[in-house]
Amino acid sequence: MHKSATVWVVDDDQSIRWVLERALSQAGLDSETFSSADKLLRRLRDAQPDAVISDIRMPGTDGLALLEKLSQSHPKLPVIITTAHSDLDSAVASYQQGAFEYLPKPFDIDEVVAITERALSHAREQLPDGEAQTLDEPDAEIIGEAPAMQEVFRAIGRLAHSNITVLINGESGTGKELVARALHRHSPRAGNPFIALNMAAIPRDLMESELFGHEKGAFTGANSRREGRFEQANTGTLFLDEIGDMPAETQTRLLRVLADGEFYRVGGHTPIRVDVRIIAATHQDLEERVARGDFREDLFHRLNVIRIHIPRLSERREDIPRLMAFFFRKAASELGGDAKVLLPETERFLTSLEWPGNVRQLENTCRWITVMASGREIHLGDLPPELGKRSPVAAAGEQGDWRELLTEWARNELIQGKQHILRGAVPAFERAMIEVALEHTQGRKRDAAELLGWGRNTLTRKMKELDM
Ligand SMILES: Nc1ncnc2c1ncn2[C@@H]1O[C@H](COP(=O)(O)OP(=O)(O)OP(=O)(O)O)[C@@H](O)[C@H]1O
Repeated sequence: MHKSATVWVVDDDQSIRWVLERALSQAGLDSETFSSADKLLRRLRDAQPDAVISDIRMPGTDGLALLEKLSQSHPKLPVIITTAHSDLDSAVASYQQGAFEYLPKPFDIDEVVAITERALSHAREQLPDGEAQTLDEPDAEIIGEAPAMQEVFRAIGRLAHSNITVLINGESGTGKELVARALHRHSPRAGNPFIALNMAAIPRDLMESELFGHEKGAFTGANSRREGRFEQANTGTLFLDEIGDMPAETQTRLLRVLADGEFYRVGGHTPIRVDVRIIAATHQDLEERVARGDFREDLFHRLNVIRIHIPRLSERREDIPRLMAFFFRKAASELGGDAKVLLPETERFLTSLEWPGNVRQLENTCRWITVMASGREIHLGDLPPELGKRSPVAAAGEQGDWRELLTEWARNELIQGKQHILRGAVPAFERAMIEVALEHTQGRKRDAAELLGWGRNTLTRKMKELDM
């Protein structure tokens, strides 16, 4: 179908040019490659491609500047941006300047080809160029190089021109509010209010007045008229956190407001019209709550237009070192002093933990360390005791070499002033080996002894000693 289509690839990395050229040619597409955007721009004087795939960081004109130029001179030409240094800003900037797609590296070659084909067939009906939004406020930084976070950035970028309702899912402390703020800041409502409200934090009987306001005398204690959050958020965004905790009556009212765009203050008789974008968030499984009858299905469908899932921190461990460095800088600037630095083994240990409280727990830990640790460099022994107690060996399967973790464990024990540490470690080691061997042989001792390299009697004796 696009046999005659030509794709131009610009990347200062020769191996990427080569890989893309090959993949495009296998897909039956012609390509030309350029090592810089300036070379591509020169070539543009006497030829024209059907699509462009461009890196962002390159010597000379960078990918975003190229994108801007192309979107002025060739508004219909689809441009796919790829980058190894992806962050929220470049994702948003790419989409705002009209990129067809934004792909963080390393990318999947088949995906690039599929997207290029899609770009070619969409070329004629490309999205109108939305006026690029000037954002005067810098972004509260969202750190995330993990693939799952890159998905989140892409979603924010893609939604940057819309006012659509978004439902954010993710465990507590994963950064749902931060993402909601970013959605607002990159929306057409950026200059208008962003109002955040946590349903779980408001007493049930005050919820309606909090959301919709009340008239003077509407109930005992209502001494004056009060605007609700909906009115405060007019023309802007209302972020409803922990929406799953909203009581049934309030759900019904909210649904009506979303359908009609108007409501009454508690005790009021004049309808109030508002224009509010809703972003809702929850850590709960709303489908399940709907199935159990705890959440209105019609409200769920109204909120669940676009869904963004934020992964738990343990699903993006690669981001932990950067997040911690960021929180140390932040804590240092709030509390004074130099930003703390983690020794490599401390960093490895912290990266291997589960972090049930997600990014919030990580941030609190950094603050704790900033206050409590005396030196600038952070040793294992400087960590909050409740973290130190967790065995890094437990994470050996997914993180690094167990010997390294064992070394760290031992060091940590000594730092904490423990003695005779082999007394606990050796039996624990033997027990683990025996358990695994027995598991492997479905409980057959003779075979397990063989696997371990012991005689059968030794195994029996050890098991008795270890009380197994
Ligand atoms: N990717 C990130 N980069 C930098 N800071 C982050 C990131 N994610 C979360 N944070 C910080 O962690 C803290 C918790 O984030 P946030 O309040 O957005 O979480 P939440 O999911 O809304 O939590 P809850 O559901 O408990 O309200 C905030 O201080 C936020 O700034």
